[in-house]
Parts: sequence; C-alpha cells; structure tokens
Amino acid sequence: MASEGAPAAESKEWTLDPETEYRFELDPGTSLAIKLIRGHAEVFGAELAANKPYLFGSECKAAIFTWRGCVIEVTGRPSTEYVSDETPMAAYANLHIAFEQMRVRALRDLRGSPVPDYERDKPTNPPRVLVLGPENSGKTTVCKLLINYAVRAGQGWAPLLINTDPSEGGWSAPGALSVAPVHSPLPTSSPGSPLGTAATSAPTALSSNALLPLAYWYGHGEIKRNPLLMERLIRNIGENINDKYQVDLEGRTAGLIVDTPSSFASGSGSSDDRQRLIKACVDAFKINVILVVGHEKLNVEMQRAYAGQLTVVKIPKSGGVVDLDHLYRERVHNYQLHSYFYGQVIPPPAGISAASLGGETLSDLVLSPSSTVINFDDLSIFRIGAESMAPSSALPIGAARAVSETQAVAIDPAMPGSGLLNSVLAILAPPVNSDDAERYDEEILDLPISGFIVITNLDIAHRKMTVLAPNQGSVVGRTVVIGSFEWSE
Ligand SMILES: Nc1ncnc2c1ncn2[C@@H]1O[C@H](COP(=O)(O)OP(=O)(O)OP(=O)(O)O)[C@@H](O)[C@H]1O
Repeated sequence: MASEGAPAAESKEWTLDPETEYRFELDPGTSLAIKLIRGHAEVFGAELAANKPYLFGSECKAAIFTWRGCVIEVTGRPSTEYVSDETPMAAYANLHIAFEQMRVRALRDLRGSPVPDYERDKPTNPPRVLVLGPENSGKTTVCKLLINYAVRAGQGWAPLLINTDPSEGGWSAPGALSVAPVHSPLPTSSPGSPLGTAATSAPTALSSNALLPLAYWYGHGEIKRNPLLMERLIRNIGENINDKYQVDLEGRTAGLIVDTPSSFASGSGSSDDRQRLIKACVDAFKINVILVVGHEKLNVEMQRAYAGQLTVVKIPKSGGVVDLDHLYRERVHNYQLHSYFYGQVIPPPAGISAASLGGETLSDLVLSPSSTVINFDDLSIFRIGAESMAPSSALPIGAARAVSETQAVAIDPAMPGSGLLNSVLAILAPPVNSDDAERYDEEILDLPISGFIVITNLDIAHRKMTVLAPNQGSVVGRTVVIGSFEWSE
C-alpha cells in the first residue's frame, strides 16, 4: 500500500502496513536515500534510526521491512520499487527465537545456572548454522538477518559470521574466505560491502566499522577451480575458531552462522566435491543446524546425509531476492575492489545534503591508497596450483599431474604471460613461527591474508613494477599470492 506525498522535489512517501516491505533496485550510477518518518523499520534486520537518511548505491537491491507499520520517505529514482506483503520474515523470526533459546541454554550451562524442569533434556549447544541454497536464493541475506537479530537481542552476543563464498568477498576482496565476530548490526548500502565494512585506516570511531575479519586467500570465484584448496582453507578457519573458543568460553555461546556459495547446493562442479566441501564445513565449524533455502531436493539430500547427527530445516525463499546475472556480479567485484582501495562513497541523490551512510559521514569513508614502484625481487610471488587446471577427478586413470592443486608455484614477473599486470595479489601474514625447523612445504596455504595489492604496471626492461596498496606501508620482502581476479581503475 503506497501513498504519495511531495516533501521534496524527488521525494516520495510510502506508508507501509505491518509485516510488509518496500523493495527497490538501483541502476548503475544512481543512488537512493531512505528516511524513516514514523514507526519502526529495518533493512535486513538492521534497525533504521528515525529521521536520518540512509544512502544506498552501486546497484543495491534491498528491502525496508516493518513489523508494526511505518512511513518512509524515499529520495531518488530506483529502477524498480514496490511494496510486498508476502515475505518469509515470520519464519525467519521464528528461527531467530529458536537460536536465541539455544544461546541462552548454552550460556546457562556454562555458568551453571539453574535449569527449569521443562528444559532439562534439551541440548546445550549454541547454534552453529550452515546456510545452503541455490544461486539467488537469498542465503547471504538470511545470514545477515539472523546475525543482526542476534546482536540486536540486547544480550551482548557477538556471533561469528563466516563467509565461505569466494565470489562474494565478504569484508575483504572477492576471492577470500573470511570470518569475523559481529558486535553491532551489519548495515546494507551497497553490494560492494554486503556484510558491512571491515575496520579501515580512515579516522572513524563508529562501531559499525570495527569488524576485524580473519581472511584466507582462495583467489578464484568458483569452487571447482580448486576444491582441495577450498577444503583446506575451510578447515583452517575452523581451527582458528576452535582456538578462539578455547579462550573465550562465553563468546562461544553466541554461536556462528556460515554463508556458502551456491555451488555447494547445485551447479556444474562434481557432486563429490560439493559433498566433500559441505562435510568440511560441518566438521570444521561443528555445525548443528543446516538451513536449506527453498530447495526441496537439497533438503532431502541433506536430511539423508545428516539426519540423526544434526537438524536440517528447509526455509522459504523470499520473493524479493533478485536474480543476479554474471555481468552484474563482475560489476560488484569492481565496486568491491574500488571500495577496498578508495573507500566507499555514495554520491547522495539530489535534495539530500547532510546524508550519512550507515551512521558515518560521507567523508569518513574516503581512503587514499598509495602507488609505489618496487623491484621485481622485492616480492615473492606465488600461484597455488597451475594456472588452468582440470580437477584431479577429470584426469585419465593413472595419470598424475605435474603441479598438484595445493603446490605453490613461484612466478617470475619478467616471464612473458606471467598474468601479473592488473592482477589482485593477496599479501600473506608472516608465519607466526620464524624458526626454520618449524617451517613446512605447504605453509603458504595456511597463512591468513594481511591485505591486497594490485600490480598496475610492469617495466620488464628495468625489472620494476608499480604496486597499488591500501596504505603507505612497505610491501618489500612480503610473500604474495596471485589468483584469477583482475582489477583496473
Ligand atoms: N526481500 C528482498 N527484497 C529485495 N531485494 C532482496 C531481498 N532479499 C534479497 N535481496 C537482494 O537479492 C540479491 C541476492 O540475494 P543474496 O545475495 O542474499 O542471495 P544469495 O543466494 O546469497 O546469492 P548467491 O547466488 O550470490 O549465492 C541481493 O542483492 C539482495 O540484496
């Protein structure tokens, strides 16, 4: 239900009935400001403050949902906008309540608090949830919503959000797998930062900007490129989480939520790889609930594979989820890498001046990268596995490959066709143990990322290259790994 008013030149007021949502889609280069005038509303679980314009840009597609009804003022011209009264929010809220009860039981057990009789036989594990579903089913949105509801519960929970979808990038760059504890609701403003923004070097004091992810570099968008490496990185993240839980017993009770790539559910990759990667997640994160978003066959498959061991729940897909095509996803990778280096600035639509972005003023999110010229020998550059590689299962019987999927191959920038120009390189964190006796062959696979650089020029004659880095810190002597992502301004 919509009613039109005209508070400003291009503004329009929408009156939303209880349990309805205003959905919009933006074209490239346009932006939208939404202000809550009356009532309460939320965007994917993050509550909107009243009378404060929220900016959306970079082809964002999202929805403003209200439980009790509200009036919002929308400034700007979305390519699509409508109100829907058919949403799966009641089902998602029920899920949240069930998870909240699991957290409370886990905390009560840890503190040794009295247990009411009717709860005596209930398990005391916190929710450790794996979200599976086909392409464009709204998996990331469900994860974000459940996390946002958990941190809004007022209990001080900081659940872990784990992104195992390398094509999405999460908090860093596309190609990375990452995990972060979430303390405050994740804002939605651009598909360039689908899970909120990681802490930056920009001067800002806002908690929404304080996500400190741990990330590993996979380097490709598709899991079929190197399922063995994917599996290893998933297990690495799991081990890190276990280490954290050993020292943060109360933190453990908030649980975790894992977003997965659509290729875990279906797609062109081998079914064995899919099963193996799902199993890797279940083991590494000690999953006790699998949510299957709107996919009957996968639901049955998961029930068969995991019944008895954990709970499998099929949840409805929202009618608002937008089908994203390949070209859109490529543009999103560009937005993501651009905001990694330059910060995220959404020009406000005409008529909005003092707009703020997720609570921060616009200028706070402007970053200044640095471009430096270094020698070829200043960086140790590696690729994991060969450049183009069929999976092991596709090799003729008895054939062995020259370069294994998890072998680090050194790259010489002077080599023609090195593929370095414009490529995104992940800078690896130095090994924790500098004792040579503790080093091992595949150590490079187990090191997390400390940042990204892009090679913007190669001068083979003088053996020099120009490197774009997010800050002035020297990258000389670092080990970097190339993937298949490229970026140029
Ligand atoms: N209720 C909604 N109204 C409008 N847009 C929505 C709604 N729910 C999700 N979207 C949008 O639809 C798009 C796809 O959703 P999402 O990324 O959650 O799906 P996914 O299943 O994780 O995608 P992928 O295929 O990349 O794994 C996103 O741009 C998201 O913001």
